[in-house]
Amino acid sequence: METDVGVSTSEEANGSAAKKKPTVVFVLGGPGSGKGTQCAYIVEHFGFTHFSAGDLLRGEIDSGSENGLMIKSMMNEGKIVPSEVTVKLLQKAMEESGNEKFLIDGFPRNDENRAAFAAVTGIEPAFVLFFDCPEEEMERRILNRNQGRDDDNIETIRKRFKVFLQSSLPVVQYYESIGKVHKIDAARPVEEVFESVKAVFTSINEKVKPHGRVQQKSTLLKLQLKWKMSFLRNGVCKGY
Ligand SMILES: Nc1ncnc2c1ncn2[C@@H]1O[C@H](COP(=O)(O)OP(=O)(O)O)[C@@H](O)[C@H]1O
Ligand SMILES: Nc1ccn([C@@H]2O[C@H](COP(=O)(O)OP(=O)(O)O)[C@@H](O)[C@H]2O)c(=O)n1
Ligand SMILES: [Mg+2]
Repeated sequence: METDVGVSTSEEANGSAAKKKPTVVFVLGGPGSGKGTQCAYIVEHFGFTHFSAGDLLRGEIDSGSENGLMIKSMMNEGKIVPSEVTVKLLQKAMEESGNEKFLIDGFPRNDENRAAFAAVTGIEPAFVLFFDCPEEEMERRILNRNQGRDDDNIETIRKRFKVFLQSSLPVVQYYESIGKVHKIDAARPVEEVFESVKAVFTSINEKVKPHGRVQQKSTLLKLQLKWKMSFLRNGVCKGY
């Protein structure tokens, strides 16, 4: 099933054609909170394209790019890669996707990430999903993840938790202060977490697609036209 979540529009500089701006939802949460897992479900149900900043960075390492070694050593230390690199990868991925609705997972991880994305793309997120999960649970999940990731070892995990508290949580708090965060209790089983996630996307759909209002408006216009036509016809017939 694919359900729509509204796409924001903005007037182009010349004010003529309305250009569609992509809808972006940032998916945040500590390492192991379940961001990737839930994004896969959201894609299935709501027609988004999912980009994980971490996956894009790992792809860059694998491609043998000139930034590969730098990215690899930063990831192994649990550090946040310079925004210039990550934003470029995200922008390219969005441009090439052909979609207009994106889930961006694991980004922004610090304020520099947040500001760079806004400056480069001109896009602000429609909203932010925040997966709230206790550290012990996240640690357990990562240690059982078995994806062969170099940074899924206890030493790096602890460093990533520290970076999350120091640099990433303040970004969540910033979005909270402007009313954009939907906080989800992520410590429950996958299906239960997704029920909450689904409720968020469904309620946003209802807000951005006010069938009632849009239809009422067009119905009203049609009625006005009908009255005018009938007035003209009657007027003409009656020789006014
Ligand atoms: N709600 C959940 N309960 C138990 N395990 C989960 C849950 N969500 C995800 N997992 C598992 O935990 C690990 C981390 O999930 P993942 O989606 O990769 O998290 P993140 O992208 O936030 O690091 C994976 O092995 C995943 O299968
Ligand atoms: N915006 C981002 C996202 C990830 N990363 C790096 O990639 C690592 C893994 O990110 P990830 O999102 O795949 O990790 P999880 O939260 O999914 O466990 C991070 O610890 C950072 O080193 C980054 O530098 N900047
Ligand atoms: Mg992930």
